[in-house]
Amino acid sequence: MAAEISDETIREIASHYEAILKLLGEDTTREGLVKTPMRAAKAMVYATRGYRQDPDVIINDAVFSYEGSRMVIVKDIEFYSLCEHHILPFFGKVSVGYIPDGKTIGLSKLARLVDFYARRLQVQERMTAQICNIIMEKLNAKGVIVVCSGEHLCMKMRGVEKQDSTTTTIETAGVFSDSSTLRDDFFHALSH
Ligand SMILES: Nc1nc2c(ncn2[C@@H]2O[C@H](COP(=O)(O)OP(=O)(O)OP(=O)(O)O)[C@@H](O)[C@H]2O)c(=O)[nH]1
Ligand SMILES: [Zn+2]
Repeated sequence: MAAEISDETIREIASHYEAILKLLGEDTTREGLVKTPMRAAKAMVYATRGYRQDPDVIINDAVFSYEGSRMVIVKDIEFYSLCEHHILPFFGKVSVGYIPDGKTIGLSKLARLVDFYARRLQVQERMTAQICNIIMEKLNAKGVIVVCSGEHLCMKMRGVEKQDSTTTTIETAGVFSDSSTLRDDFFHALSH
């Protein structure tokens, strides 16, 4: 976990944004831009706040004993992240399924764990795997499956400029890695 960002560091980040704007030929003294470096610095700190969070604090002991062994699915958790290659947004939805083994977790905590890994510089594949791994680790579940669908602005507003492409990444752990029937059940449930 990274250290909290001080006001001094935010001012330093802002000074770098100001330098970039000047290098782009902008007049940083004009009315609309005077506060922009500071706004941009705060926005970037917010967009990367996952670095400074602790998953155990996020989970807040909301892991409960549970005897059931049926699949639990939370579908369409929206996320906003930044691609680590261009520092441009990618965003979309994550759906999580797990099969409990004596423990269940507060549903909101699954969404908070998605944000924990989204709010940083990422690639979609790694984010999907990290979400899967932490749920497996914290719940000691029989199995976890995570499917992520994302739109990458670096593929839309620049570069290859493909407006309709979406990227899907899937990660499995435990019984979901071994059983195509369980994976089919998960995807069947998502389609409803
Ligand atoms: N696998 C993966 N690739 C990503 C992700 N986000 C962005 N990329 C890709 O990262 C690659 C970086 O390629 P480079 O050739 O180094 O960079 P570039 O010249 O800006 O590439 P173009 O985007 O093709 O213009 C691009 O193909 C992006 O589409 C991601 O989450 N996962
Ligand atoms: Zn990119």
